[in-house]
Amino acid sequence: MSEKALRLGTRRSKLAMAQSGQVADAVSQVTGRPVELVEITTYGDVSREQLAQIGGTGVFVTALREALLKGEVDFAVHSLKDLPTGQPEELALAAIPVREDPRDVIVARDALKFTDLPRGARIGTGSPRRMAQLNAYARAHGLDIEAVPIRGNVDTRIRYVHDGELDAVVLAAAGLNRIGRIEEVTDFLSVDTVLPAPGQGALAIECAADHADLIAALGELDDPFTRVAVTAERSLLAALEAGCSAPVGALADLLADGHVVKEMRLRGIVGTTDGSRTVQLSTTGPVPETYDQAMALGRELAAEMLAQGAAGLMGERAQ
Ligand SMILES: NCc1[nH]cc(CCC(=O)O)c1CC(=O)O
Repeated sequence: MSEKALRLGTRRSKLAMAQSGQVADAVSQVTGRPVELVEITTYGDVSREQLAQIGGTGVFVTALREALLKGEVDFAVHSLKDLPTGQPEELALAAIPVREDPRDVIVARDALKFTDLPRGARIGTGSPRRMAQLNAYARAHGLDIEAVPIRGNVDTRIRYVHDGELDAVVLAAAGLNRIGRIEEVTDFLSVDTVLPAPGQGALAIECAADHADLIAALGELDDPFTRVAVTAERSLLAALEAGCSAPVGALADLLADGHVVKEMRLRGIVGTTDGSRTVQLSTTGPVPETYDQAMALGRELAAEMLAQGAAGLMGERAQ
C-alpha cells in the first residue's frame, strides 16, 4: 500500500484522543501506513445541556460522520455505545475490535464501595440506565442514595468527588482504562447489579462504504465474537425502539465449559429512572453463527420484554 497517511477523524476529548491514538497505532501496524489524527468538534462536546435533555441519539458522532461523508477524513473511531443503531448506507463499520471490560464502576470518596455508601449519599450520573439500576438495587437492599444528574467529560465527573460535591460517580471501566485512571476505581459493579449499555467497552471503526480496500485493511482489527455479542445487544436496543440515552442495559456473554464455549447468554433490562419498576430478562442458546442470527436473538428478547411492559418504562425518551 502507498505511504500516504490515513486521516483519522477524532473528537478532542481526552477519552476520544486516547482511543483514537490506540486505534491509530493498531491501524498503522496492519496497513503499514502512517495515521494522522484530525480533530473535529462535535455538538455533544460543546453543549452544556444535560445529555438526556439534548434528546435524539448520536450527538457525539454526527460531526465525525459528516467529515467521513465529505471525504475530509478516511476513518473514525467511536465508542460503540454512543453509536445510533441505524447504520447509514454510505458508511461501514469496518471493524469492531476486541471488547474491553464492559462493567460500570464507582469512583467514590474514601475508597467506598457502592453498598457501603452512607444514607443520603449523592451519586452522580447523567445516564437514565445507571440511575434506574442503581435505584432499583437501592430499593431492593435498603440503601438510601440520591442519584444526581451530571454531565461532562470523565475528568470533570471525577473532580466532583475530589471537590466533595458528590460522594461518588458512576463511569465505564473501559473509558477509565483508556485514559489511564483505572486505579481510581473504588468499586467494580457486577453486571448482575448494573447491566452495561449495549456495546459498552467496545469500539467501532467506521469508514465510507465504497472504500473496499480500506474496509478490508481495517477489517484486520475486527473481533468476530465481539461483533456477534454487540450485534445482539444493539438489535435488542433497536427492537425496543430506544435511543442511546434510554434506560436500557444489555450484555451478551459466552458461557464456557472449561475451555469449550457452549452458549451465548443475552441479558436485557429496562427500568424507570427511580428504579421502582424494571423488566429484566435473559435468554441463553447456541452461539449465533451469523450476524443475522445475533440480530434475531436481540429481537426475540426485546419482544419478550415488550410483552412484559418494557415500553411503558422507557418514558418520553423512548423514540
Ligand atoms: N457516554 C460517554 C462515554 N462513551 C463511552 C464511554 C466509555 C467507554 C466505553 O464504554 O466504551 C463513556 C464514558 C462513560 O460512560 O463513563
